Amino acid sequence: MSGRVGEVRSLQPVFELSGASVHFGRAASPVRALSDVTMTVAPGERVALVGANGCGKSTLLRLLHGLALPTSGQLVSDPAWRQAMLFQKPHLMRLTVQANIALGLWLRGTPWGEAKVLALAALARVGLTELAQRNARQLSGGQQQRVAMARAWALRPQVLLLDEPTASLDPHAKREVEALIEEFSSGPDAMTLIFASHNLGQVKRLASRVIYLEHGRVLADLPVADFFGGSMLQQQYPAAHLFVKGELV
Ligand SMILES: Nc1ncnc2c1ncn2[C@@H]1O[C@H](COP(=O)(O)OP(=O)(O)OP(=O)(O)O)[C@@H](O)[C@H]1O
Repeated sequence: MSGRVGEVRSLQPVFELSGASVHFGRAASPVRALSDVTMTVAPGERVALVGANGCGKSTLLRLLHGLALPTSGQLVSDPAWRQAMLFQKPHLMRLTVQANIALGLWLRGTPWGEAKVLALAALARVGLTELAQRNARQLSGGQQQRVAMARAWALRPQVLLLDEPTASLDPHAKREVEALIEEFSSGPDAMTLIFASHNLGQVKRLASRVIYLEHGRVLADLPVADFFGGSMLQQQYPAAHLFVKGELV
């Protein structure tokens, strides 16, 4: 995995954040969701964001996706990279599954007839062709998340941002969604992956790099093997080590 990351390091970064902060609320007493975050994401990386509730993972993803603006500092991202974001709870409309996927394409300029055909191809990609005419809101949580994956895939993003994509799913549905994430971020057309997760097993399975946040700050940014390697984390990043130990008990 590290070889793959190494190979693409020479390419232009997908994201470059320098000294980025995001504050909410009144200037006099702001909520500091992110403080002075500097990081670069290279194409092909699979970055996991971990840390306790409220440490800033969602805000960081939203910032990278243009859903939040930096209060200070800078985000540089090449608009040529197409990106899509998935949330813990998929936002599907009260329409057929096929129409939900087609709508995403239509909103980006694809004619409706073509969008419906492409939607079927996307459904086939996630193994849900038989659900095309069902009302999307009546599906199980796992099926809805796979429909959301199909909707994202249909846009052919090179960058996929995921905010706790399996947190509300049962173990079986979790495995199915994880398998899709794994497929989307592997092979010659691998998407660059940035995902927030509280599931450290999932982080080990999917990530090449782990960023540990605490109170909006990046406290550790390591290759996955070093993050879970034990002694290095314990000695150099004690807060992250305590977090990992706490999550694994
Ligand atoms: N729109 C907002 N307005 C005000 N405060 C916000 C807003 N969004 C996030 N925050 C605050 O910013 C901090 C970081 O929140 P964020 O959702 O990014 O954390 P998180 O690590 O994703 O948490 P969780 O693991 O619970 O999802 C929290 O204190 C949160 O209350």
